[in-house]
Amino acid sequence: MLFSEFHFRSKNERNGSIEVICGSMFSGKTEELIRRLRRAKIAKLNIEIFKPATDVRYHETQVVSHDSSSIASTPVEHSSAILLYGSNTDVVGIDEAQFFDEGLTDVCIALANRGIRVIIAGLDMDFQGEPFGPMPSLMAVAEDVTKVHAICAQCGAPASYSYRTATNGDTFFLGEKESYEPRCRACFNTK
Ligand SMILES: Nc1ncnc2c1ncn2[C@@H]1O[C@H](COP(=O)(O)OP(=O)(O)O)[C@@H](O)[C@H]1O
Ligand SMILES: Cc1cn([C@H]2C[C@H](O)[C@@H](COP(=O)(O)O)O2)c(=O)[nH]c1=O
Ligand SMILES: [Zn+2]
Repeated sequence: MLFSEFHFRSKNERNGSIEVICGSMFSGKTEELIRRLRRAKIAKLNIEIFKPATDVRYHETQVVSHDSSSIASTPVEHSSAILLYGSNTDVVGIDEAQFFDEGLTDVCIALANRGIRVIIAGLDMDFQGEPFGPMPSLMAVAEDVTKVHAICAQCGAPASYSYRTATNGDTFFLGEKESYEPRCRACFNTK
C-alpha cells in the first residue's frame, strides 16, 4: 500500500512531523522519497532536499534513483548545515540518511518542532545486517516509518538485506550492482 497523506493539511495549517522510508538497497526508498516530494510541490509547498556531500555516485546535486528518476538537492557536509537553509520551507527531504552524523536526529526534531514536514530515506542496515548510523534513532522519533523491500537477487522473495559481493570490509563503501545485491534473510545468511 502506498503511504497515505490524508493526515497532512494545507500550506496554511502546518503540522510538523517526521517520516522515515527505510529498507535495503534497490528497495525503492529514493523513488518513494521523490514521489512524496513531487506531490508536496504540486500542493505548492516549499521544499528543500538534502543529501550527504559524500554520496556522489550518480550526481553531485541531484538525488537519483536506480531507475534514473531525479530531483534537485543540496549536498551538505554535516547535519547542522540543514538548519541554516530556507526559513520559508514547508517540507524537508533527506536522502541517504545513514551516511549522516548522529546529530541528524536532533536536527530533524528541531525542524519538525518548527512545523516542517521532514521526510527521510535511508538504509536501515549495513552490509553486515547491523543498524546503520542515525537510522535507528530517526525511526524511534518518527511519526511514521515505511519499510520498503527489493526483490532478492538470488530467489525472488522480498529482500530486506543488502549483501556486499565486493571484498571490502569498510562500513562506508559506495557502490551499485557491481558491489551489492538485495537478498532475503535466508539468502543473506547463506553467504
Ligand atoms: N533486485 C531489485 N529489486 C527491486 N528493484 C530493483 C532491483 N534491481 C533494480 N531495481 C530497480 O531499482 C529501483 C528502485 O531504486 P531506488 O528507489 O533508487 O532504490 P533505493 O533508494 O532503495 O536503493 C526499482 O524501481 C527497480 O527499477
Ligand atoms: C549496505 C551498504 C551500502 N553502502 C552504500 C552503497 C550505496 O552507495 C549506498 C546505498 O544506496 P541506496 O540508495 O540505498 O541503493 O550505501 C555502504 O556504504 N555500506 C553498506 O554497508
Ligand atoms: Zn532469497
